[in-house]
Amino acid sequence: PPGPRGYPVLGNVLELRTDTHLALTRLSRRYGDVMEVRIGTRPVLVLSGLDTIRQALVKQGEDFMGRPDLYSFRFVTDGQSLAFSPDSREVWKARRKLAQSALKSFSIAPSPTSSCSCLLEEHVSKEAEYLVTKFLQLMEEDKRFEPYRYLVVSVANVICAMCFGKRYEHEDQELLRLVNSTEEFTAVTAAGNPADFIPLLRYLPSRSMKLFIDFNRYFLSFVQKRVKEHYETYDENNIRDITDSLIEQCLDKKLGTNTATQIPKEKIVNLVNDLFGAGFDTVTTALSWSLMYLVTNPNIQKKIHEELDRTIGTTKVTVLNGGGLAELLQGQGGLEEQPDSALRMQKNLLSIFSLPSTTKDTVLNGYFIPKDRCVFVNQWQVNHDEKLWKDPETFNPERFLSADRTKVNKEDGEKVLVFGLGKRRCIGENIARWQVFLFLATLLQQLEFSVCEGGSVDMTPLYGLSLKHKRCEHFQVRQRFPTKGRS
Ligand code: HEM
Repeated sequence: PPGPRGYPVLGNVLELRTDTHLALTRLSRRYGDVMEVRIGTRPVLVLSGLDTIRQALVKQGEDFMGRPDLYSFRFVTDGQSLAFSPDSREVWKARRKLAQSALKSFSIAPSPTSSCSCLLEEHVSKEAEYLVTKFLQLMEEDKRFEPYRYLVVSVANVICAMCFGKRYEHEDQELLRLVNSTEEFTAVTAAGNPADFIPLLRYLPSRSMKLFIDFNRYFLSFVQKRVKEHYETYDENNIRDITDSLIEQCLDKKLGTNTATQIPKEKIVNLVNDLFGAGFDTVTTALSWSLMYLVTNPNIQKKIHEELDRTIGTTKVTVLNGGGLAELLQGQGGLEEQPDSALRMQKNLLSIFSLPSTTKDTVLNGYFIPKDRCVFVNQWQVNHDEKLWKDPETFNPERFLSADRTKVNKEDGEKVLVFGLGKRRCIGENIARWQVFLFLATLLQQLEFSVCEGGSVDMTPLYGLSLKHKRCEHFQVRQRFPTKGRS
């Protein structure tokens, strides 16, 4: 494939060093949807354009279902991660299936409380109500607040409840240390981290790499502790959460006699680590961006309030009520399709690349691609492609609605790339969608968000595995109606 000439040892690293997604988008305009760059001495295939990406990840999915063996990935879950390890064969397949089924059971299972229709709804409702109370309390005390630090604990609590059957206090130091250092993780695992491609850099002292390794160790030890507690209290007649369900699978050897697909005891912790790790930073980032968009676009917030008032009113937000909302949520294709949530406003500020590798020699759009080629799939480019989107930079949630505003424009939703595509597509997609919907709908039903006088909001995305924003200390809320008496 064509691509820019680079320097002998550095390759194209200098031009890709910052805001890699933007640099690659610019280059793809010149070299096309299938392009090759070099980072250090390593060639990297860069895919852009929705059709080309669909061709590779869906139509030729088997060829593009690997993961590159990157240096930084070796430190995630002790190199045994479902998401980051280079394995794409039987063991990965069996574990992915297991993780998917455990996630599903502990989100759609009926809730023991009659007021919620499923476990996920119960966990999110509890946390969202907590946030409403907390934000109002912060307003009384300080007249302003920074929402991210509360959102992240609440979202982490949802996945903790599913994985460990446990909710943490918002002041819990162990959890706070974990959720507040994810920046180190996303910075190093971002596409184009030079230490992944230039071996010499691994031997030079690097503060970010050290923080990254420490973070992964701490994360794993946090999960290990919970898994150990579960083994000690495990009761086959009372499967409490995802960890128990994975222990059950492991003890029963339900996966058959093929040893490749059996899950050894010590690997349970890796699977839980993956689900827990993937499950809170992404969703928090989505929610947090949504609030940023809402305060900078009060007219859109007003429309969402009106829609919520018309459809849900003051009744409790659930996965079933919502009148037209729930109906519209069925069969959605992209996050933005949730007409009631602010998510449709974002065009992939969340995950900018997916990072597969080729599993065999293959041909894409007429170009030969060898086995084990590291691939950057530029999701950001698709979500900002002028050929696909009118005014791609404009924040316009209504672009995802049909002309009469009663239905979701499914075709446009399917053009959004957020969760990857094909064999490696995110396994938490449905859970993430529902979480974001339930959190936002509950918050917006009761609160109006704004920025305090003289306060500012910096929407500049910070490059990493997902694009984050600088935290904003100037949030305010106003209660829309008293919660007492809500049916
Ligand atoms: C808004 C939230 C989320 C976003 C934007 C997101 C995005 C992604 C992306 C882009 C991938 C890589 C796909 C590829 O390589 O083609 C991925 C993989 C993955 N996600 Fe998510 N995700 C989200 C939430 C979640 C949640 C809630 C969970 C689980 C609780 C989860 C679990 C995973 C796992 C385990 C993988 C690895 C799959 C594999 O390699 O086989 N994600 N996600």
